[in-house]
Order: sequence, then C-alpha cells, then structure tokens
Amino acid sequence: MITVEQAEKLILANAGDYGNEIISFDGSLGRVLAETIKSDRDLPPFNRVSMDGIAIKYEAFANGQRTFTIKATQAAGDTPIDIDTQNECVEIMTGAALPESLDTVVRYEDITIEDEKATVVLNELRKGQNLHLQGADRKKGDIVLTPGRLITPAVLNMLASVGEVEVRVKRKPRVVILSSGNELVEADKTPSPFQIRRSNNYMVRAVLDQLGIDAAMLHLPDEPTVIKQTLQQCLYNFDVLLLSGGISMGKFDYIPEVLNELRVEQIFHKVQQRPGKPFWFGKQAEGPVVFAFPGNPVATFMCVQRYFVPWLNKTLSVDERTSKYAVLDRDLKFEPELKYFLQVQLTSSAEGVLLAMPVEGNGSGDFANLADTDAFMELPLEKKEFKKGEVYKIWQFNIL
Ligand SMILES: Nc1nc2c(c(=O)[nH]1)N[C@H]1C(S)=C(S)[C@@H](COP(=O)(O)OP(=O)(O)OC[C@H]3O[C@@H](n4cnc5c(N)ncnc54)[C@H](O)[C@@H]3O)O[C@H]1N2
Ligand code: MOO
Repeated sequence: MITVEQAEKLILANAGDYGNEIISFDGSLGRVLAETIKSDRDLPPFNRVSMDGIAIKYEAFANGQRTFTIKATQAAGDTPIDIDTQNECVEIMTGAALPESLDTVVRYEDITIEDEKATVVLNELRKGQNLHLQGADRKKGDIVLTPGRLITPAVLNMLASVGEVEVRVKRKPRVVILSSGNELVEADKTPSPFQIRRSNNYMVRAVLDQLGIDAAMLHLPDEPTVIKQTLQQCLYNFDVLLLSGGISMGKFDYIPEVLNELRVEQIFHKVQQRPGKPFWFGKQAEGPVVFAFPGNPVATFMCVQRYFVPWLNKTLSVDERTSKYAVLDRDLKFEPELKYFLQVQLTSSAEGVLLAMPVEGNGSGDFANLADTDAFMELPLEKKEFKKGEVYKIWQFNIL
C-alpha cells in the first residue's frame, strides 16, 4: 500500500493539459489566465484628482494667497482647463485630469466659496496633495498579470481597465461524475427501508461548481455489463472520470476489474490513509484519467479535496497557493498505521491564530458530522499521539 505522499506524487505526475481558449473577459471569473497582460496606458493615465474641491498653484498659497477666483468648473472626463494667473483656481472633481498650470488640490471641506471666489481655510497645505499621479501604480507596457493567475473580481477589474476584452484562458477538462451501487436511489425518491438516497455525487459536483467546472452526472448499477458499456462511453467522451463506490473488497465491487478490461491502467489501488483507504487511480494511455473514490461520503470528499483539487490546479497551471496550517485545539490519539485526516471545526482566536477543534464523528459513513466541520487536518503517519497546541496542515473546505 502506498503512502499519501506517493499517491499525491503519482496523481500530480498525471496532470493533463487541455490547451487554451479565448473568451470574453466578462465571462472569465474563476478561469485561469494563460497569457501575459500588459498595461496599454500609464495607471493612472493622467494626474488624477482624488478629492472634490479646487485645484490651485501651490506657489501662490506659499506666498500667502488664500482667496482664489474660480475660473471654471472641471468635471471628470473634461479636457483640463488651465488658469491664466495664479490668483485663479479651477473647481475640480474626483477623477478629473489635473491641468498643467495647477499642482495642488484643496478639498471642499477645507474651503469656503462666496461670489465665485474660493478661500482656503487651512494654514498649511502639502504641495501636490490630493493627487494620484500619472503612472504611480504601473507604467504603460508594464506587466500587470501573468499566466496562471486565477481570474478573481479584482483581476477582472484590471482586465477591463486595460481594455483586454478577449482573454486567453486555460481550457477546462470535461468531467463526468459517476455514482455506483444498487442501494442508491435518487434524492427525490423515497428509499426502501434498506436503501439510501445518493448524495456524494452531488457533493462532488458542488465542489466542481465552486471550481468553475461543469460536470455531467451518471449512475452505475452493480451490473458489470452495464458498468462496462457506460464507462466505455465515458472514456470516449470525457477527460476525467470521477467515480465513487464499488472499489473495495465487496462481491459487487466490479469497478477496478471493469476499468482493467477497458485498458485503463491502474496506477495505484489503496492508500495508507483514513478515510479513503480503498482509493483507486488510473489512466488510459493517451486518454482520460480515472479517480475511483471510496463510496463512503467522508472518504469521497476527503479524496476530492486532497487529490483531485491539486490535480486540477496543476492541470490548469494555477499559481501555486501556500498550504494552510492550524493549531490543534485538543489532545488526540490515533493508533492505526494510517495517515489520519481528522475532521475539525475552525475558529480564529483573538490573537489571530487559526484553531482546529476535532469533531471525529462515526467514521467515513458519518456525513452528518462532515456537515458540521470545516476542514480535514492531515496528521503525520509517524505519530500516534497528538497534543493540543501542535500545528498541522489543513485542507479547508468551508470558507469561514
Ligand atoms: N473487507 C473490506 N471491506 C471494506 C474495506 C476493506 O478494506 N476491506 N474498506 C472499507 C472502506 S475503508 C471503505 S471507505 C468502503 C469503500 O467501499 P466502496 O468504495 O466499494 O464503496 P461502496 O461499498 O459502494 O459504498 C460504501 C458506502 O458508501 C455508500 N455510498 C456509496 N455511494 C454513495 C453515494 N453516491 N451517495 C451516498 N452514499 C454512497 C454506500 O451505500 C455504502 O454505505 O469499503 C469498506 N469495506
Ligand atoms: O475509506 Mo474508509 O473511508 O476508511 O471507511
């Protein structure tokens, strides 16, 4: 049986690349940029007034002048209006381009206006105050975004600002989620006393939704010929198959065998971990990758977070994120020779420390417990006793 680290390595070694596509920036939220974006102008593109008020020549103020004749009013977007003498000022709005003949802006709060004259009521001004100078943020031609950037709301703002209305992004893999097992009925059906509603496939699809990936969803009955037929079509139509259930030792656990018949090479089966020990991973030569997760919902979810999400990030060349860590908030023992992914609730202390309180529940079938927790804490295999105050890596699935 391989370790979590070996499994991770093998999975990442099989990251794909589905190329790039060009889409409208407007629909690019959550996508991954596949080009370098340069600014087409200085940012800001002109000396931008940052407060509503009047623009004056500082020299006049320094020489004792306090009252200025308002020559004109300049709105944002207007062509700058220059003064003729230093006795004059221009009433000017936030976002307007500062006229060349002026260098300082005084806010409305710091002036009085009477008979088309503005009087500064402050005794001190800083030359150049209330201005956001041309090129202060970025210069024309500067790189503002690099490939691998996840397109967030602020990145979208940047794309719009520099006029990049068509952007090259990474193409997403085509994914299908397959549940399996004759005990499962649809969520809107009433199960017999010994059946259950299928749920983990919806949970997996929800994770993909959060990652901006659309996925198809299918169900496999415990019937080898149907499984084979359906999987064959999926291997033809999709880049990634995410299966759950039917992979351990049960008499009706046909999936690994059928995948083998369909020439999907098993890269590993079983990982030294809890939950998720029976996890199976494989790939068809020049074809799709197959993640076959154990059916228990907590195991499925853990494997999606711990293995599929990093695979997807590598596949899409997303800029690497730093790992997250938290402080264990209670002593704990775990004896088996398995790496334990402990379910924890996260809170942030007043000192700014992320605390992880274990909420263990009743194993990998206890999805009620899963719904009450925020992250898996990855505890090292070498240890059996874990103490309050120790720091370990977490895989956070709920945003606090
Ligand atoms: N003899 C052994 N038995 C089992 C072992 C083992 O090593 N030796 N491993 C156990 C572990 S650990 C797990 S986890 C499970 C995984 O088994 P499968 O992947 O074959 O999954 P199933 O048996 O099909 O289902 C397990 C469990 O999960 C429920 N399930 C399945 N799919 C869904 C779904 N879409 N929505 C909700 N619930 C689902 C299913 O009804 C079962 O209760 O095997 C142990 N056995
Ligand atoms: O994978 Mo199992 O999750 O250890 O019950």
